[in-house]
Amino acid sequence: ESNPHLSTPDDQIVHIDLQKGARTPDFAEPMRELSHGTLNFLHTTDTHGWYLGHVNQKQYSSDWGDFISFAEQLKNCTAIEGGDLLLVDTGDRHDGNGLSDLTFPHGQVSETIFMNADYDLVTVGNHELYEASVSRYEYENMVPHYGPRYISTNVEYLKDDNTWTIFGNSTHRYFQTEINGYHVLALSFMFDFTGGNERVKVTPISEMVKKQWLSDLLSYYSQNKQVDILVVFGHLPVSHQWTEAGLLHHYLRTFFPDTFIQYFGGHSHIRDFAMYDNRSSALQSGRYCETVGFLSLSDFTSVETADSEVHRRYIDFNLHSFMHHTGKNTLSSFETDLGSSVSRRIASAAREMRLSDSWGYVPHNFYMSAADYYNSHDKKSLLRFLQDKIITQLKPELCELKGRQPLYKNTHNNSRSILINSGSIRYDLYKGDFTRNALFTVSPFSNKWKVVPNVPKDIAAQIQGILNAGDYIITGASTSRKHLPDLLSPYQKATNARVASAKMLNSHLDGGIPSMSRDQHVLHPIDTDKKSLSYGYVTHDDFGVYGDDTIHKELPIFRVPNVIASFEGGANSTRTPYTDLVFYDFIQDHILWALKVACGGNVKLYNDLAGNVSYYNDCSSKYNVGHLLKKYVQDHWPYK
Ligand SMILES: Nc1ccn([C@@H]2O[C@H](COP(=O)(O)O)[C@@H](O)[C@H]2O)c(=O)n1
Repeated sequence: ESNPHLSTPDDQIVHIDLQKGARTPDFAEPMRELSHGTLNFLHTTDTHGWYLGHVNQKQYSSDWGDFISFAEQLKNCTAIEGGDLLLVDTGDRHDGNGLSDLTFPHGQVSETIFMNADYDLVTVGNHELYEASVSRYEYENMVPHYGPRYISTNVEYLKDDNTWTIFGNSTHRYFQTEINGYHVLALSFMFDFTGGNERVKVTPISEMVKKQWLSDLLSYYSQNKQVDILVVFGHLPVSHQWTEAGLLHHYLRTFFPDTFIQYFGGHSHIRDFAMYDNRSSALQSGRYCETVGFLSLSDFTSVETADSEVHRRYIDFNLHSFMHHTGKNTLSSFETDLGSSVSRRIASAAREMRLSDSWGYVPHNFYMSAADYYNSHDKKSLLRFLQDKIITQLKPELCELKGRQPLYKNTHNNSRSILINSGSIRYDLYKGDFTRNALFTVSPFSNKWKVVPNVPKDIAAQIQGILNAGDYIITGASTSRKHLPDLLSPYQKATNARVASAKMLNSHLDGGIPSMSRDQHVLHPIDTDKKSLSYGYVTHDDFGVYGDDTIHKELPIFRVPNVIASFEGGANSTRTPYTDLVFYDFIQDHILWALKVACGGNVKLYNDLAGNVSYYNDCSSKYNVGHLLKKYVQDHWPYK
């Protein structure tokens, strides 16, 4: 059903509340409905500071103020039908957007925007743990703001008095819902994250299950208290492949054999839904304010009654979805006072940070995994574009080390190969204005550049191949590589796993899509013409393929390499037979490992090369991938 008051793209009523330059969603897009239960949840995760919305993508163009209005309105709708609505967030609230990353510490402004949302359960993600300044800000501001609603079961924080405390108000929350009085016991677990700063500590789930205090706590609640539902939320993927989730579920079932367990996850940035047994389900709600997850339950409190009813929806983050699901067809009836004041607050923060300043116009979309890096003719491959046109602009320069280290000079006319981990690339580059914000959305990391000079060409030519050769490289089968950081982001790993499983299924099923879902048994209510659909999420999960609220055409997906590498100057006969190997310092250990493999038994050669590593360019705020992109846009795609 389309919205009569908002059906034209130029409708001023809509424009006033979207952020500067934001595109109006398509109010005619076909939609699947929400089905309310007696206990309902809205879930966000991995927002990474995208509270401004995606201004040049109409599908995700709502801002955080619209989300707040949506949550308030939906709470009213579910209440009218006698249902509770709980709001849950599972962490990673900065790194990846100008709004969060232009302040010190990251999140100083964006967190105050996030905090307007009335969450019932909030926890910490790994991006709250990288920098000590960010962890302190989170612990001192977000934790007291949410009080008993901010919990963590396996993350700790080192206070100024040198004592460790839980990163949150408590290890758990026990409470009753407002309308139906359900007794909820909530716990929160993060994945086994080892890259935190000195003030934080994550105890892996494999260790948590041996802790006496946790087993005492669970025994106490299971034996002495009414627990209608266990809600386990945290920065941990819900996928069956993620072994920590299975271990945790197995452990919790020893205390609560029949209680319904509802999980909410995050970290791998995907939409996902899993059933671990017939009295549990798990929802993961994407990333970057593209998705709000909705989950409803009915008949879940007693094992004796008929099967519990579980329903999930992945809601696109735009006004069409938000207004449709709350039955509103004018903006004035949809927006709440709080929602619209938060939208205004975001607009003024964005103005102050000059986030919409722009340097040129991107002519078409570039995709990370929806285009094929391995096809040199695929002009839409972001990774190939970055490899061939962007990182090649790098020049040696010293900032912090200026005067303390000689600037690297290619005196012998060596060729050059530059490598970056594709995990450092976080988002597609969309057609439209290239704004200050895009500097952070494509690649937010302030990594520096290093060089191994004078690598024999035949050795240098092997490095990318070695690093891209197989998963063993990133999962660390050899003991010396166990604690190396991943070259791929968790999202890219999930993408590659999907590509691999699709290939496997295709080989078994002769190209057919498997019919494995419960959704297959539900008659699809909307007769859709594929040609008129827009591209977007078509999620495959344990319930099938009809979980997304908006009916989209699926974008293709392609395998993402661990590293991309430029190569300049190989053919010129005046050059030396040596290559300068330049790379992000984040992947130095990988590069040295690959170099060792390429040198084979020539230990002396490896030692000589590894002994010569130095900084090539330490000006991260001028020369990271985001800034190199800006330079390219200024030179090649300026406004006419
Ligand atoms: N300085 C950094 C830090 C991280 N990365 C990449 O991000 C991945 C971590 O993903 P999260 O979703 O947990 O943030 C990591 O594996 C690296 O690939 C980076 O490139 N530079």
